[in-house]
Amino acid sequence: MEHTEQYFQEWIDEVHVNECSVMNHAKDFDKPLNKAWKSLETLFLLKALALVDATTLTGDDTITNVSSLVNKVIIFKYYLPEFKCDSTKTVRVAAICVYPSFVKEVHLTFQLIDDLHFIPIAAVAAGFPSGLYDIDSKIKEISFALASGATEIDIVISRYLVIGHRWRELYEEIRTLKHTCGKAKMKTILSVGECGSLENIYKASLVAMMAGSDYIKTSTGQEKINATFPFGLVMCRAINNFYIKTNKKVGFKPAGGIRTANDALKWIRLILIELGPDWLSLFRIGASGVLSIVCIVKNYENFVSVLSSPQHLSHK
Ligand SMILES: O=C[C@H](O)COP(=O)(O)O
Repeated sequence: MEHTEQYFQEWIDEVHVNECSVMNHAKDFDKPLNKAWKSLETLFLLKALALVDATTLTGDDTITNVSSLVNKVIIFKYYLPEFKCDSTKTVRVAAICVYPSFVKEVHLTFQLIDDLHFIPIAAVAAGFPSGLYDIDSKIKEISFALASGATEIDIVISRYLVIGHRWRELYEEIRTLKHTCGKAKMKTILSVGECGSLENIYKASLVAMMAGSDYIKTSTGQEKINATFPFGLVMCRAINNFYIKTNKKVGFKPAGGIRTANDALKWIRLILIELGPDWLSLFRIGASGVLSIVCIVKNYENFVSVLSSPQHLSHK
């Protein structure tokens, strides 16, 4: 961290983003997947499913719909091993992501089921989705989520610090929250649709990484603009820059509006091109509700027969 302290301002000051160039380059990532991808789609689709943080984060969440999400995670665990491509391997989502109030319930359910107790439980915190709460409140919220059984925390930042270029204060805020998270993985949501410019997004990404974030995440899913390829490209470039400077690999989580298999695979393609295959172990896809995950699977022919067989329909 001393390294970061020494170079903090220098690293921020040297950032210059050419918006036109980013917008042009980002178009490439929205292009249809080519034949090489099609031939590997089953493999990548299974990978995509295993990268999803299955999420429900709406104001009308109840124990019932959170339990329903948990049950869908269980279903995936039990029918995916039946895929002909590998009859023994279990494929599960990367984590389940809920509001702090529901962590205890999910934790208790997972404890009762042998194969599920190792699935990470992520809680959004720090005043999700606006981030407009004082630091003491944010600390309490994280502590409550951890005490309830959360093993990962998705914090949101105070966007006014980014818009006002108050980088040092942003750093201190994230550092404090990282300290509160202890050993739990911390994903820092930048809410990029509210950061004002691509340059701000790059700088906020750097600050979040300098402050110790394990992942940087695009959005809460509740901003007007959420995960887009220009935002993703800038964040990946910042991650790569940070790696070159510090030798530390920070993860990336696009979230917000990712609904289909194609969406998920295009984000995987961006990671492979911009950061390389090693980064897939540090990559998550935030998708709300199980419907998004079902869409990811359902969009592909190979999977439709599995999903539409009567024994699987009875689970839905
Ligand atoms: O953290 C994940 C986001 O809430 C997911 O956004 P979404 O609801 O658009 O899938």
